[in-house]
Amino acid sequence: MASRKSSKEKTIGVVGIGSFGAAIANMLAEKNKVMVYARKAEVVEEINSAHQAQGRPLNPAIRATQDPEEVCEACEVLFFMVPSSGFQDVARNFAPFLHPYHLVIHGTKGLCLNLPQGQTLDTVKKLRRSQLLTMSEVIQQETVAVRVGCLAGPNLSKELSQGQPAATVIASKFNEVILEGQRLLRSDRFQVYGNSDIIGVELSGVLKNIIAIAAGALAGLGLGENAKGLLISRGMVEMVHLSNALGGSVKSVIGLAGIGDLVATCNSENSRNFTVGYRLAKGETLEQIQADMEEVAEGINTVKIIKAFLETADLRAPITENLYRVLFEDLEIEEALQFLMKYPFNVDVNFV
Ligand SMILES: NC(=O)C1=CN([C@@H]2O[C@H](COP(=O)(O)OP(=O)(O)OC[C@H]3O[C@@H](n4cnc5c(N)ncnc54)[C@H](O)[C@@H]3O)[C@@H](O)[C@H]2O)C=CC1
Ligand SMILES: O=C(CO)COP(=O)(O)O
Repeated sequence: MASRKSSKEKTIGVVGIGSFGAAIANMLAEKNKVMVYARKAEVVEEINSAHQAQGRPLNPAIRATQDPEEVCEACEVLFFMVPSSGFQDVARNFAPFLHPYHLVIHGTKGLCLNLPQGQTLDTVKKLRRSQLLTMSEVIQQETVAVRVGCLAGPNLSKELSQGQPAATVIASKFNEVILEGQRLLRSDRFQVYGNSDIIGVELSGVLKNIIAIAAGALAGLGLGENAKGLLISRGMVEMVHLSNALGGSVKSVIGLAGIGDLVATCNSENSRNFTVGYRLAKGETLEQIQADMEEVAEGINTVKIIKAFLETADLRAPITENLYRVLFEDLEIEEALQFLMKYPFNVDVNFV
């Protein structure tokens, strides 16, 4: 499909300017003009006048607007960087202004529900695959955008903002999306790999959040590196089986977006998901933790969604199932750990 503007004129859109959106907007602004969409007038004003978003410094060349039409008119390439909880609303707001020539890449590591109006996870309790959506599926369901991609990998936003070296995966069925993502983001501090298995890459980023919560809990209990190694390897096996059941390939889970991100988030106090597990193990309740966490920990909702999917799938996912009971049914973390230690996992690797 022919591009409407020469690359010199291109402005890149960033939709959502939280911690990851800000890090990516700054990286894009090194080589391109960037226009940010923020829903709140005060955030737009803060970006345009103080060159920061909720206190996070932004490249002074980045401009912001509250108008989705202006972003879609100015930008052919859009990076959607909002949490899954707001993703369907954002896609619907942008839908009237998106055209098949737009290229949309998202960085969201969560899932949405595809239920008839009026139904919720609490009412249905069980989910079939068709009732849950990755973000690329949301974009395709809500808009006419065709060339869709995702960005996933070990990308803790704090480290990216500090300019530390990192790498990511751009996944898409369309090679041109991968090439454009690489062209826009690649630098001497940021390597960008390509992958055509978009569902597998999205699911890798989504599912590792579950294991990151569990890793935080082990750290909070004061357990050592042997226990962490056990969790990460069993977590990876669980991710492989879940991803496979949901339509992703094994290869993506054992790549940068899977094992790479799993290692980064299971070891970092900068991970919100890790922090949730850590604080739970230190005795706080989920309600207390959520009440004072300003940023999203996608893994909490993902555990709920995957637990409901397990009700219809012929599959066991013991880490997810036990974490669900810890988060939502008052199972003590120590009891969950005992259960896992006694679980009859007797084959080390059963997926290759
Ligand atoms: N922070 C990180 O290190 C990384 C985050 N991610 C993923 O990126 C996504 C976003 O995460 P963060 O930026 O960290 O979250 P955040 O909580 O820091 O920011 C989310 C941003 O989205 C905006 N937003 C929420 N609902 C919106 C709506 N309906 N319309 C417009 N804007 C809306 C919020 O105002 C906020 O600016 C999550 O799915 C997360 O898993 C992925 C890789 C790294
Ligand atoms: O996905 C991330 C880094 O790759 C960020 O993880 P958290 O959402 O747990 O902070």
